[in-house]
Amino acid sequence: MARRLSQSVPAGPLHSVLYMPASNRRALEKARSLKADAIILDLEDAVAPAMKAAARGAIREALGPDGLLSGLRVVLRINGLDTDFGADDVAALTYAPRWPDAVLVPKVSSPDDLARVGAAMRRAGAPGDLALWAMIETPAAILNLRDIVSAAPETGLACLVVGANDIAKETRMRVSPGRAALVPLLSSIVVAARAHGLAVLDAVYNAIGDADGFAAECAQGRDLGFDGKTLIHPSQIAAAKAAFAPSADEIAEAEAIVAAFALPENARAGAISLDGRMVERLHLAIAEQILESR
Ligand SMILES: CC(C)(COP(=O)(O)OP(=O)(O)OC[C@H]1O[C@@H](n2cnc3c(N)ncnc32)[C@H](O)[C@@H]1OP(=O)(O)O)[C@@H](O)C(=O)NCCC(=O)NCCSC(=O)C[C@H](O)C(=O)O
Ligand SMILES: [Mg+2]
Repeated sequence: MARRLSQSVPAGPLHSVLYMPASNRRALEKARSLKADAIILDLEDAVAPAMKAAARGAIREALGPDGLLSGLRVVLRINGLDTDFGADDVAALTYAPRWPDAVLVPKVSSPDDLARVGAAMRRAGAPGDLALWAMIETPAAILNLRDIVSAAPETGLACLVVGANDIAKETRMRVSPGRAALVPLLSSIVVAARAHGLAVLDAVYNAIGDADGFAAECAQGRDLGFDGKTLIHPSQIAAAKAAFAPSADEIAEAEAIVAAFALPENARAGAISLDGRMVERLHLAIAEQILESR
């Protein structure tokens, strides 16, 4: 029976979340040295059909106690259960030495898609509280966002991940610099996630060699409210961390707000004046979020 990931694997920010094709041994070998906040081990689009079986074997090996991914936060992206590969992906986990921290379900269209994966996982021996992450990348998912996030307590949904490549394919939207066409959808996805306390990750940036474009898109994602960005190449990790982690100034300001509300004279205050501006308890909550996201 597969065992769950050790509780000692640290939780923490999701500023930089790197996809790795499970079939790419060289990538897996580098995983521990890269210091991404989490790894998405991909069995779906980055793995050719002829390589799926070998990739499942590599996952079982990599998840072992001395495996290439031991000690890392690992999310496994399976193929959809409506494909030729999804059922075998789930079955492969039955024989894995441990469960990943979460399973990422591609091309989710409704809460039922997540419920079906959860049920299949439990039949394969997964713990009842195994977290599911959902790719939001189809027009149906956008239309059904409210239902998908509302059902999170039942389905175990913990995080939404934007799939801009599939959104572009399905909608015929053109994703240009600045992502003008995509921004309304991005905002909807962030709002849906926040309404139900879920994490939410921005889409990948395909132009690996364009560091300036990537930095601009990270800044945009941060301003839209995302927790972090999904990545396709190690060269993107540092810039994503720099964009999504709070700056030194933001940390100093947050610490000042927390310290001010901790003063005995402010114990009953709803709003105080700090450095010439009004600060309310909602700003204290924001400050605490900032300090937690370091
Ligand atoms: C895009 C790549 C195929 C490019 O690979 P490569 O040509 O090998 O790049 P480099 O030569 O620049 O690589 C330099 C070294 O870095 C390692 N490397 C590269 N990518 C990764 C990675 N993702 N993780 C770990 N290590 C990586 C190389 O092995 C080189 O190492 P070394 O030999 O020591 O020098 C490749 O980057 C890649 O496969 N990226 C991930 C692709 C992927 O997973 N795609 C699926 C997710 S994207 C998506 O579909 C999102 C969503 O669904 C949507 O719809 O939008
Ligand atoms: Mg996709």
